[in-house]
Amino acid sequence: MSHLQVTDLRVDFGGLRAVDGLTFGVKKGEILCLLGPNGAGKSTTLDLICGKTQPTGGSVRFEDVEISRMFEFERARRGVGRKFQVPSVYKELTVAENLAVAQSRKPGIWHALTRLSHSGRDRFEPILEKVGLEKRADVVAGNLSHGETQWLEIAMLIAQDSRLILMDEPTAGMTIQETARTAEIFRTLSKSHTLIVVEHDMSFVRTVADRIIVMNRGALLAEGSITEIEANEDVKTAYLGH
Ligand SMILES: Nc1ncnc2c1ncn2[C@@H]1O[C@H](COP(=O)(O)OP(=O)(O)OP(=O)(O)O)[C@@H](O)[C@H]1O
Repeated sequence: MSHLQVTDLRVDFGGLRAVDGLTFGVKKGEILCLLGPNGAGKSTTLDLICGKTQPTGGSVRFEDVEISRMFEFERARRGVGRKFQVPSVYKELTVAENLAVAQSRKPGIWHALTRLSHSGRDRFEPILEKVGLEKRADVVAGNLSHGETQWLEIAMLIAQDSRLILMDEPTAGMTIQETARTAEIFRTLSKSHTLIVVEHDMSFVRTVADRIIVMNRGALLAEGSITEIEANEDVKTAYLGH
């Protein structure tokens, strides 16, 4: 059974159908990479899954519940997490404090911080290990490197119990070393989480993807392994713009 099932998903922006009858499933623990030329509808697809954009039609089922008409915050509470390109960490707070804020179900960051006793901090150890930040718990987030900031944001999604994590170009702006480390983190993460990743860096996609979906003009163009996708004539044509 699919962890997430998207069926005949559509959205119109005025006269433009940005996503057009998209159907695909993602299994639990799978890393699905979403590829396609500029304007193909990849980011909009993530928006439709997390609820940032409401669909014109079609279905999104997560853990066997229809979520496509829910608000974004309701989907987040149900375990759909979205990492945006611009990180939303609190720069003045430490790594551990950021996780406390993310984990807190009550509104307001001060409530979360007053509960952050030293022993309370230990509960974040397994999460920080997942993203390789276990030695950085007390570092102020503003002092983290670009890569570490991205990993902290992933840790925050884990802390708020996201089980499906959607990411838009997670390696953008990273060094080669940070990109390689991110690939390792994703492989570890996929033991417990399902990932959908929009990414242009093909060597990264080759390292992490269990399966690939290629979109073109809002629709699904091809689906398969990296070898299948690279040999696909329709994909080559779409990228060359013929
Ligand atoms: N809120 C919006 N209102 C109107 N048009 C939009 C909106 N969001 C996206 N679009 C349009 O929908 C189409 C798909 O955009 P989208 O950003 O999903 O593509 P993409 O595949 O992520 O492209 P890129 O690789 O360049 O980020 C584009 O033509 C874009 O201009």
